[in-house]
Amino acid sequence: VQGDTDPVAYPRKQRARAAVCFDAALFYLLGCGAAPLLPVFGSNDVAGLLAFLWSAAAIRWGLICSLWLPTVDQTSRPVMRRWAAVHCFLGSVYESCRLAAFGGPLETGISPVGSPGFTFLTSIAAAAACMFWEVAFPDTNGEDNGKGKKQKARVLFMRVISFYKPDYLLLLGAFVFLSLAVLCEMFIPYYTGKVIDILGAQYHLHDFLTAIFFMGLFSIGSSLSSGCRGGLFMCAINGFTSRMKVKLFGSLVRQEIGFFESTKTGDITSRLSMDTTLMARTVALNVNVLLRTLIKTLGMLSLMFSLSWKLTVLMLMETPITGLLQNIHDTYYQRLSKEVQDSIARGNDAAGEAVAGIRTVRSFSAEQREATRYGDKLMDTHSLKTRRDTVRAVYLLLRRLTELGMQVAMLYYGRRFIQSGQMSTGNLVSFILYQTDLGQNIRTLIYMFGDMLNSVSAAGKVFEYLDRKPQVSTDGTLQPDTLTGHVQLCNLTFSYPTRPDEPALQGLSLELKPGQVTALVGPSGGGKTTCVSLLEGFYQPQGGEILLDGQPLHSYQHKYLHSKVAMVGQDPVLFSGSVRDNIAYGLKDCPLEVVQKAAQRANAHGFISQLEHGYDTGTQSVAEPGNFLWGGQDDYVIILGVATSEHAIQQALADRPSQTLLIIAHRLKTVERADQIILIDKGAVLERGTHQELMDKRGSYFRLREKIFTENGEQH
Ligand SMILES: Nc1ncnc2c1ncn2[C@@H]1O[C@H](COP(=O)(O)OP(=O)(O)OP(=O)(O)O)[C@@H](O)[C@H]1O
Repeated sequence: VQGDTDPVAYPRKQRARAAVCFDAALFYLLGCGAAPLLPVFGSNDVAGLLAFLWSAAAIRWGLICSLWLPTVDQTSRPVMRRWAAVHCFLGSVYESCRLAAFGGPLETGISPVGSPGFTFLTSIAAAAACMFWEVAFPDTNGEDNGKGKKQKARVLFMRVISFYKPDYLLLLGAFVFLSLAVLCEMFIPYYTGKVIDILGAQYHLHDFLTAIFFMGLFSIGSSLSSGCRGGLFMCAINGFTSRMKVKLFGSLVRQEIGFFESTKTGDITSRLSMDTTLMARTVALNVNVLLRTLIKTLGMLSLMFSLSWKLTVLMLMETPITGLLQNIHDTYYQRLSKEVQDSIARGNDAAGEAVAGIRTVRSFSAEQREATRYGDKLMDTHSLKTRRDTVRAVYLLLRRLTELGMQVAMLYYGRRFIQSGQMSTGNLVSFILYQTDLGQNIRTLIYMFGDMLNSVSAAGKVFEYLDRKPQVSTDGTLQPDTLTGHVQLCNLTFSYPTRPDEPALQGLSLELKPGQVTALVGPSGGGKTTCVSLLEGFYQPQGGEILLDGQPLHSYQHKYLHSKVAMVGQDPVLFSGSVRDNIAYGLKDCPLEVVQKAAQRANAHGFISQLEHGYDTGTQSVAEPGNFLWGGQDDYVIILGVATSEHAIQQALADRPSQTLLIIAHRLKTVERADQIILIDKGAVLERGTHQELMDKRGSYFRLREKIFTENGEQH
């Protein structure tokens, strides 16, 4: 176990050797050495012999556990414990089954458990069984261990079930029909066998008609129940999916803006469309198939047991082999399939790059090189596909061989049992029909188990977004009746979540007073838009705070805040719906007069009135959005973006003398009249004052004015 130089290793090694020697000695005793002991029990005394075998196995197991297991390192100890148990008890289990199945005295008088050949065989069988167990149900330590994953999957599964609450009745109905369908399906082969028996033995019309009647009844019952089951499950899935989508969408739109910048749109839409559907399958489809198959398998097993328990035991021996084969195949096949997909993607990338950069390819005369590169990628894909398909072919071959072997064994023993009168020909036919179905069922069970884990992991992804708490809180409660609109940005430090190492604002402070017009100016990338985004509560600054009337911005109620702080963006967005809906966006039951008034203020009333359906015109027929999203009467703080029309700015200046106005402007004409101009560059305030003051100062504003301002508002 450890190196020879290790002082602890020596006694451990000795103990291991002692255990192996003891085990071998006991084996010898059980074999040749046990011969003189057997008369004690009598060669016909089955119970005595079994008692002897089981106690000897228990002693062996106890000795191995106490002497050898402590010498094994911690990680492999559980595996070794399982192996030791199988290794010691397999012989006794075999002998007990053999005696139960065939009965009678031992053929040789000596238990074959002790023979060297049998010892070797049990050791190999024990090792194979342990290997199967380890592959099928890994038991590793660490964070991501199989147990942890399974437990997590269980929790997720229970959560998915809890979301199915409104559909409980549908599900209940579906499960009732599922059980009915399975029960009916199960009896069809049974009656097929009966019909064969009736045809083969003395023919009684009554018996024949009864069997045919039941066959028909069960067939119709199974078809009807299957249809109802499928329909009810589909209804439940559809209901669940739409509920889940609404819930998830509700949670997504509450997330902070940074979340949308750092998460790919594709990820969000695939959560919404694909993962919600996949997770709905977890219960309604996977559990449906899983339960159906499980009930069917158990029912079939019990029917097969009643037909011939010996043949059933023989047939069950195939199960671990099939399971092991499928598990090994699935592991390799999935890994290779993923590699194939990656390889195809690499090939597509290579082709895409060459096409996109065709001018570069041409100018470097690299056409042949690109063709070879693409060819190499295709060859990689080809060889991966060959490997994947070989794995599949070998698996299918081995599976077929196992099935065939089992069928041959079944027919051989079936014939023997028919000869000895233990079963009828019809029973054998029923049994073989069940057996064919059972193999398929077991494969479905294994596949569905994997598929269910997949859909549970999709549920995990959906819940991750559903449970996500927005980093910018919208839980504020303040809703004062009056607001003066006094805004203070105090020592703000901020970096965008997508660029955490590049500060957009560095210790920026400014004040917006009620009734004053403040203009933010500065070179492109200086931080003007960032200030506005923070003022709108889109992001949470990393340092400093924003106060509105002396209270932190985030302590105001979300809806209240956005009804008091209005922004006219650079690019007004039109949502699908009518012009009226868009003007009243965010307002509940807004009367037409208010909408018209807002449009008049924004100088859009004339243009809208000329449209075919006036305010009810769909936005798809509006070519020019204009600035009519702004026009509320309630606003205390109004932010006007760069593209705001001069008219709107003039109107705002004239109409709202007591309100706080913040303008981001590139027109000198607009800025000149502001009560305060703040020059921002590299995320900090460089200068502040009126236009005249700043010009007189002959500082940065004076120097940068040509860079900042243009005649038509466009930036250089
Ligand atoms: N969403 C964003 N994600 C990451 N970085 C951003 C984002 N928006 C702006 N920035 C960066 O933050 C800095 C400040 O940008 P900001 O848009 O506030 O400047 P600006 O003065 O408004 O410029 P402009 O007049 O061109 O709009 C720039 O370096 C910019 O690249």
